[in-house]
Amino acid sequence: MNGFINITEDIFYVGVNDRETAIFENLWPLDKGVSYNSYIIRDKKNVLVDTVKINKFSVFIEKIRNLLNGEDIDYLVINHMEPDHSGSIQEILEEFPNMKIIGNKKTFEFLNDLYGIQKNLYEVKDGDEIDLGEHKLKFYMTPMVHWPETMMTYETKSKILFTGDAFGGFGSLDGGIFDDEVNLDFFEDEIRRYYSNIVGKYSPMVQRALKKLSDVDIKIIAATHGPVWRKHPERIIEKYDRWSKYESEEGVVIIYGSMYGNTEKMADHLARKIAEQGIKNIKVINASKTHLSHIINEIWRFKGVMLGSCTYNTGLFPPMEEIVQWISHTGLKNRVLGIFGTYGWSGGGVSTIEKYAENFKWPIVNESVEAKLSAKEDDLKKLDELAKAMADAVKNN
Ligand SMILES: Cc1cc2nc3c(=O)[nH]c(=O)nc-3n(C[C@H](O)[C@H](O)[C@H](O)COP(=O)(O)O)c2cc1C
Repeated sequence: MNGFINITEDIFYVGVNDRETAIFENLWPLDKGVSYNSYIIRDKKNVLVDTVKINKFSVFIEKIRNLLNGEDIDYLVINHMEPDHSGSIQEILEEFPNMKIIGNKKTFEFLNDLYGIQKNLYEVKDGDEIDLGEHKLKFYMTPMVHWPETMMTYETKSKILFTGDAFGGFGSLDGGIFDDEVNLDFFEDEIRRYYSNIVGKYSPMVQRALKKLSDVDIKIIAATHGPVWRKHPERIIEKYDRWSKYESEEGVVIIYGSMYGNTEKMADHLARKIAEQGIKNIKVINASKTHLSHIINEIWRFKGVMLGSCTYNTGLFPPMEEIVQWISHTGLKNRVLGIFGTYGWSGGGVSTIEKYAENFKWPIVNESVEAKLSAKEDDLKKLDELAKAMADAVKNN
């Protein structure tokens, strides 16, 4: 995907793929890469919407040069200042020194803090409009989706909403860039992973932004990562609405930490018993081998969450500690919880999960099951009850 791509007759995709960076924000695995999306509107005034991470600048600028064929860029719109989008601003400014930078007050504060740029600024406020000739841009402030300066830009002729990171996801754009050209199952999963890992903590602000945009006639959603939604923009808006309302699918994710397999056996027993109750979506995840990023994605997806840990040095098995801390921090609501685990002498695994769970404020479906070293007949009976209670709780979703 080397050239620019038409979105409309005069609006173009000039984004790039990054298949080199292994972990996004030095935190989240990029198993299938990521795209940094950027767009150009050609009119009496040419506009560039967002830039790309600096490691891909040479590919980016080649596309822009090919498209503009010597013409200038008059405006750069910065919807979001995170360096995977703002990283090329200085270099773009060197190439187009007359360009004015459009952003809000907070954008310019960050622009100065990160790059020392103080000139050529064009400040916009909520609802402001700029005429480009045939096209008009309207700006919507959407603070804390997921940084304080985040805003969205609506182009009124083609009714495109440039949304910044909102509605974006992991995964490079391998040929297809539009929702009707790509495998949507893959991208929806990666968009949920992006949402739950990065944006989810700010769900109330996402809800506020969605309400603000509810009267806007949106034909195309163009985010800074992932596909451009031209066929069914309503589909991704609906998903975002559900995720940010903490809605879930019927299903259970069972996450366990186990050194010698006894806690794992309890997880498998629970999974079988839940399946016998007719629940089809069940995922059993080994916390030691699965990155937190993917675990968060499953927790955001399913109604039922079961956490199991062996006891390790009087407390939780370390990979489980990371998970319960994350749940405490994120504010995710409307889940139901089950707890299980093992111990050898004084215990500490199950009781530590229970302590964290006080912060989650999720209903606990039945009493925790804690087995001494390995689950025996009595423990298995208790696990059966726990499984039944969990299945019942997720069925009433
Ligand atoms: C390194 C290590 C530390 C442990 N620390 C404790 C502990 O502090 N308190 C306790 O009750 N059991 C402790 N245990 C016992 C385990 O919790 C117990 O063996 C449990 O059955 C392990 O479950 P698993 O087979 O799922 O790994 C420890 C075991 C190991 C190997």
